[in-house]
Amino acid sequence: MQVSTEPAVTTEVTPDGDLGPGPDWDPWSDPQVIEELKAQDIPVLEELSAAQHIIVRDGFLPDADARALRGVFDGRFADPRVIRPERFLWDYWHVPDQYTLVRTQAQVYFPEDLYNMLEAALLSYGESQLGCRSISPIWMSYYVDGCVQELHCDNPHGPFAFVLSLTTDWEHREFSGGETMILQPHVLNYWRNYDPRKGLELQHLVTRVPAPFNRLTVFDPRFPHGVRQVHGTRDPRKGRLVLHGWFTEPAPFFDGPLDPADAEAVLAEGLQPLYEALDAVSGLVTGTLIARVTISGADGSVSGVSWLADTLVEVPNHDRAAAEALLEGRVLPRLRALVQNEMRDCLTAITFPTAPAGGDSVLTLPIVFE
Ligand SMILES: O=C(O)CCC(=O)C(=O)O
Ligand SMILES: [Fe+2]
Repeated sequence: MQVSTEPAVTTEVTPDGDLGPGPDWDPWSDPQVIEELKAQDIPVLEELSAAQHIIVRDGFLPDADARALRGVFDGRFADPRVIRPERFLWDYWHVPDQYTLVRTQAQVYFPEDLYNMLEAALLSYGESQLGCRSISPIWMSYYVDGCVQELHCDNPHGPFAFVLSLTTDWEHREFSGGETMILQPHVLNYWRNYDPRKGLELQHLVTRVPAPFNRLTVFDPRFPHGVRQVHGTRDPRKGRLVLHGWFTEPAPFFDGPLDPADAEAVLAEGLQPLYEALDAVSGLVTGTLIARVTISGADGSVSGVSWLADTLVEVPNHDRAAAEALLEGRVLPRLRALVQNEMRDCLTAITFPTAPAGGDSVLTLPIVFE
């Protein structure tokens, strides 16, 4: 799978190179901090996965399928003088100072076979890559001159938002704006990294994700985000066109010869120690961690744990002293690392049923912290 994130913000460095921590500074990864902790005999757990709030996957659908969807849209707008019922499926959605765009529901808009193909592709991605069993109804929206989504957070909708672009020729588009904009993590921790010597501009505060044709962008919808206002074309065929919605219902997903019902029962029991271990950090971390677990068919053992997505955030205002007491001094509240290590240790201790004839199975396991 091709997964990439936007490039990290680089810190300005003056000739003497010593401007102190920049916006990306993480105290628990700072060698000086780690030295000090070691000197005090406080163990420092390594993070096993890096926080990833944005996942971008280009060429999401087979090209012909993406073109078929786009073709329906182009066909219906081809001649503005021809009146057919399908022209009237659009809602001009205007919430003053918040949302201005033209939207419809993909299920209503597309012929059934095309809609089913689209839904199946998104569901399959959600299950195998995010451990999400379902998706919200799929919106399709176009943006012409003046269309915008101002900053907002979609907290209740599901752990991951998606945007699948059907915008053609993004590089040569006849409008400005139209990128998804997402506040950068350090902005939400602004005072922790505050540096009176440095100014910041839009590029340092907001990640802008372009929407080239057939790109799937997945992001943590709890982050303040929006769509940069489109200026330029008024022609729907030349504007920004996206399918968007949310992956929902995080739940374990088994792929392979294991019987999911048997395996789920074993998993539920096997995860009990994890829930007990993590009780102490309840309320101190929030987000979703998605593990990919490889299970040996021969003996049911866990032969690998890797991470597919990670939106785990330490709640910055938690009472660190209380957290330390709860953790009995085992580790300074480097909670992301603690959660990841507990999860790996617990998972590798589980023995699943065997599947001697069929080979290995793969479990996509989301753990949600609220
Ligand atoms: O279209 C986008 O890039 C973002 C869409 C969005 O945030 C929403 O529909 O809530
Ligand atoms: Fe949104």
